[in-house]
Amino acid sequence: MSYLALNIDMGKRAVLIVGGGKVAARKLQTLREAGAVVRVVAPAVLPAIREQEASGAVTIRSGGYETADLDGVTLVVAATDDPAVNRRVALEAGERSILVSVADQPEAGDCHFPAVLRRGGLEIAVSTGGRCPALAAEVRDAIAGMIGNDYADIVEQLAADREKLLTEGNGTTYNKAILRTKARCLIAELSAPKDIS
Ligand SMILES: C[C@@]1(CC(=O)O)c2cc3[nH]c(cc4nc(cc5[nH]c(cc(n2)[C@H]1CCC(=O)O)[C@@](C)(CC(=O)O)[C@@H]5CCC(=O)O)C(CC(=O)O)=C4CCC(=O)O)c(CCC(=O)O)c3CC(=O)O
Ligand SMILES: NC(=O)C1=CN([C@@H]2O[C@H](COP(=O)(O)OP(=O)(O)OC[C@H]3O[C@@H](n4cnc5c(N)ncnc54)[C@H](O)[C@@H]3O)[C@@H](O)[C@H]2O)C=CC1
Repeated sequence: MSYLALNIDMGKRAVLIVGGGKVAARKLQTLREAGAVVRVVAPAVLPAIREQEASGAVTIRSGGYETADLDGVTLVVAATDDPAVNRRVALEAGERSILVSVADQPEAGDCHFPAVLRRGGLEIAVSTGGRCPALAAEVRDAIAGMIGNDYADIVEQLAADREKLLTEGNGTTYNKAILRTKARCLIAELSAPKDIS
């Protein structure tokens, strides 16, 4: 079985993070970048998390996980250092059809976080399906050396071209040929040796 790679608009959706340590802080960062409204519940929370309460996009409840913390959430991340608590979160989320990602027992959950590279509107997500997250991060970093910031400009340029083509009402076959060719040329230009004379 392979996982579904799907980009979800999390804007305004409620997400619960159970735990307030290093892993929770990393997932919080990712979720906030995606616009999610995040609740954190933990007896002890790192300052890096606490500081974000002022933004209004993060609320924190100090204390141990309770079932009612799941009320109204779309996704829950179980990231405590207590495997029994993480298992309970996974079980109770599953019973309520809430998506759950479990930091220490990925197989107990139903989704996980890839390593992500962004260049403006371009996003590259790398996953090993939980087999070796360190490899996912290394592959992402290797790709970062090949895909520079110029790609952000390419996205903007091609998006503008595409908008024009769509407005003109050209057919999909025509648009595909134009845009694929132009994308290929712009990529080739980036990798062509620069004339420095
Ligand atoms: C299944 C998954 C669930 C999830 O968390 O979503 C998961 C699970 C686990 N990670 C563990 C450990 C480490 N995780 C990292 C790093 C990252 N982990 C991420 C994702 C995922 N980690 C999901 C699968 C993604 C995939 O496979 O593609 C990344 C890509 C994205 C992110 O976290 O946002 C992020 C890159 C950070 C970046 O951007 O640089 C490193 C390396 C490092 O920190 O440099 C280590 C130490 C080395 C090692 O152990 O491999 C452990 C063992 C814990 C223990 O030892 O107790 C488990 C539990 C288990 O495997 O059972
Ligand atoms: N998925 C991933 O990317 C990674 C996962 N891990 C695993 O993630 C887990 C957490 O790691 P760290 O953040 O480094 O741990 P940590 O020790 O920094 O933080 C643990 C947090 O869990 C909280 N907690 C404990 N009991 C709780 C309860 N009943 N309810 C709510 N919160 C509770 C603590 O107060 C603390 O904030 C560990 O099991 C670790 O093995 C570790 C590295 C990477």
